Amino acid sequence: MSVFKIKGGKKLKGEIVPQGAKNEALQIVSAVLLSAEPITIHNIPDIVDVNKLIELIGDLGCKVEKLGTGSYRFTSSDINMKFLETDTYRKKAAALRGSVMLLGPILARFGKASLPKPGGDKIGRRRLDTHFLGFQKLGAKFNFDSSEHLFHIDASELTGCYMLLDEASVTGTANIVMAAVLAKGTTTIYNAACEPYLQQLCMMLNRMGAKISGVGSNLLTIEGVSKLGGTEHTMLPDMIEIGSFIGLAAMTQSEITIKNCRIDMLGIIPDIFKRLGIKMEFRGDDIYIPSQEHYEIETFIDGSILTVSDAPWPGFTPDLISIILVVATQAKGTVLIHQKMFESRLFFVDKLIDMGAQIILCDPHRANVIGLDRKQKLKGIKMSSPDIRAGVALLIAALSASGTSEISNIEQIDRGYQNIEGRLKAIGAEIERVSAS
Ligand SMILES: CC(=O)N[C@H]1[C@@H](OP(=O)(O)OP(=O)(O)OC[C@H]2O[C@@H](n3ccc(=O)[nH]c3=O)[C@H](O)[C@@H]2O)O[C@H](CO)[C@@H](O)[C@@H]1O
Ligand SMILES: C=C(OP(=O)(O)O)C(=O)O
Repeated sequence: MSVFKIKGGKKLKGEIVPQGAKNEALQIVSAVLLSAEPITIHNIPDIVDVNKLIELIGDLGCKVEKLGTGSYRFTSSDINMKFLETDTYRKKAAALRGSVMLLGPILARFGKASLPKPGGDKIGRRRLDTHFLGFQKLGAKFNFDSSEHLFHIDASELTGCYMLLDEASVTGTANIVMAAVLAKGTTTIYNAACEPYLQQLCMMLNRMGAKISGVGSNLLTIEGVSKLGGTEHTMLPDMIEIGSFIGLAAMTQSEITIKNCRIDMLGIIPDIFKRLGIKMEFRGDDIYIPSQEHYEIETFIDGSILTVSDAPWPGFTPDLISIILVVATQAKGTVLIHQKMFESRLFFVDKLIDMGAQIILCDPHRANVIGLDRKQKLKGIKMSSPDIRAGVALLIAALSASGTSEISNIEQIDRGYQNIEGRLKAIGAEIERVSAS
């Protein structure tokens, strides 16, 4: 167990390169099980969640060859389905939410699968109904063995159909798409999630020979094919990291250039940060954020208090709500933060309040932030990271605060941010990883 020790209050300066996207990587790495041919993937982030998934598919018999930093070749010609019956599989799959996306490809290719209740962030109830209802519509039968906490699914023949998803679930859509590409006939998914992660997945599957149309919309049509081939794919930069770095720059009054952002794929993210008054310039594909003493939260056009809320893509991603919240603590003005999707993702604000932030937690979903406009600095404290994004929000708060902070449970941060302390040190941050005493 390690903690981050952070001496705050320093302005940072320099360039930072975002890693490959975590949530895309989890889909793409699962999808390599769909073909027996080699698939080469680049820009895979070196983070705990993705490495665990790579290990898991390796255990399943996929040949995993590391070609260089972030590049791997996967060949799934010899999959050992017996591994699904082992304790090792149950333990490893349960530790990782992304493991749920192994189901779609395994069902599509091998007709049956099982899965323990998967892990991931404890940010509220996270049901998997969309995944299972989708598989069921395609003809799979499943049951949940409550004594073993195992889902068993049987899908000897998946057949395409029309389905209207009960919610635009990101991993649910990915799973159903991966099951449908090898199903008999045509599948139409309405209310499909359409995050860039999914667009990338569908484009990769099409390059492998799948026939998916409607990519980028909430209506996907998938004509099943009998077999998929190999391909090469490069992960997008992680849009959540990019948003985190924009927030970091603003909070710490730093001049930072975020390199190679694929701005065309960031959707509404830059605009939401701009609404908090944060200035940025697009320089080619880089985002330049100047050092800013003050930033002022806009109001709505009628003068009423701004609300920032999450929504399925192309709405604002829930994974950046915690970052927006922390950045608002030093803005001029007031904003209502509304985390609609998750029930327990705002509780970390008590730590920000301890640091001196002015926040009223109205209920588990809504927090009112009254910006300090730098009249007062946050002060460093000891705290624990409850989930991946709150962890980074606290890290940003600590870097801006006076004095020293300690953040424990940083395994949460490591799930999704590659060598974060190394990259922050390179732009001047005083942060150390030390063993917990
Ligand atoms: C590995 C991965 O890719 N994780 C992401 C994925 O998780 P994941 O795919 O698990 O999340 P879902 O898209 O299924 O949604 C999460 C929860 O939000 C609720 N919900 C969802 C859709 C909706 O229209 N309305 C609604 O209320 C659901 O109750 C659900 O339990 O998408 C989430 C939502 O963008 C992100 O926070 C996670 O980082
Ligand atoms: C909630 C997240 O991850 P996971 O779905 O893996 O828990 C996240 O990436 O913010």
